[in-house]
Amino acid sequence: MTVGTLVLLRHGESEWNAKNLFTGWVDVDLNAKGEAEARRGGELLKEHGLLPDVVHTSVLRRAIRTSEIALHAADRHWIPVRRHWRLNERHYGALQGKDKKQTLQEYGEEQFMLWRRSYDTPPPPIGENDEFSQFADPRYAALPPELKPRTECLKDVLERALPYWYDAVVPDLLSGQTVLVAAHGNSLRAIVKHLDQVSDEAIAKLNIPTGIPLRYDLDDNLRPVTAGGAYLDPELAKEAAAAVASQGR
Ligand SMILES: O=C(O)[C@@H](CO)OP(=O)(O)O
Repeated sequence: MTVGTLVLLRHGESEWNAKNLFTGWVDVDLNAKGEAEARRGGELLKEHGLLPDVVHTSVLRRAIRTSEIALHAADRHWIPVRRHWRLNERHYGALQGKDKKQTLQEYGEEQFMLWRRSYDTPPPPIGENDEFSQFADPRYAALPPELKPRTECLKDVLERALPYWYDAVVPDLLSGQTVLVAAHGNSLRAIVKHLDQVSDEAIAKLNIPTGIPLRYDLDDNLRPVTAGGAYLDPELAKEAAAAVASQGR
């Protein structure tokens, strides 16, 4: 059996990434830099001959548009696409729409990092009628209320992402395809945690940069041949991941 290749791609910079605001499920668009990052991501795919056969995205604009721009640049705009809320960014609860720097100053380093990067401490829940709540958003209308998050920690994200991983992504990999998953910083951290079996403590230090494809070759047990996979631009990925880690400072 030849297992296909997995390519993870975090969306390009969004308008709220640039403003340093917690975003979560708020449907913010890419900014011009993010569009350029997505284009470069697609060029990298093409330069490396890593041509996706199928793409999976979240239902959020920044991931959808990143995949479209990248696939256009790689001449793979025509491949089948599937979208699912289970690939969405982590729901940031009451922090959605809040400034990261102000939050850090108000609550201090320890609480800020617990909310941002701990495996199992979710931020406070958001009110259903909050201006940054998605409770009434039509794209989630078919979801039973108990599945609609009011906040999520990374553990919650992993638990809701895994059913989609096994039901939709794994079958594509097992049929030998090159599978692009275009998603978000924290939903991709959850998938990486699962693939590389990263400990709950170590995952706090892992940051995923925007717009740089991360390639995973998998063995027959769907375990990475090389732990951590390989970024198509490793130097830039290192710099950009460090910038994500220091947000709010
Ligand atoms: O705001 C968010 O939704 C995420 C990703 O941009 O932020 P963080 O990296 O702080 O988890």
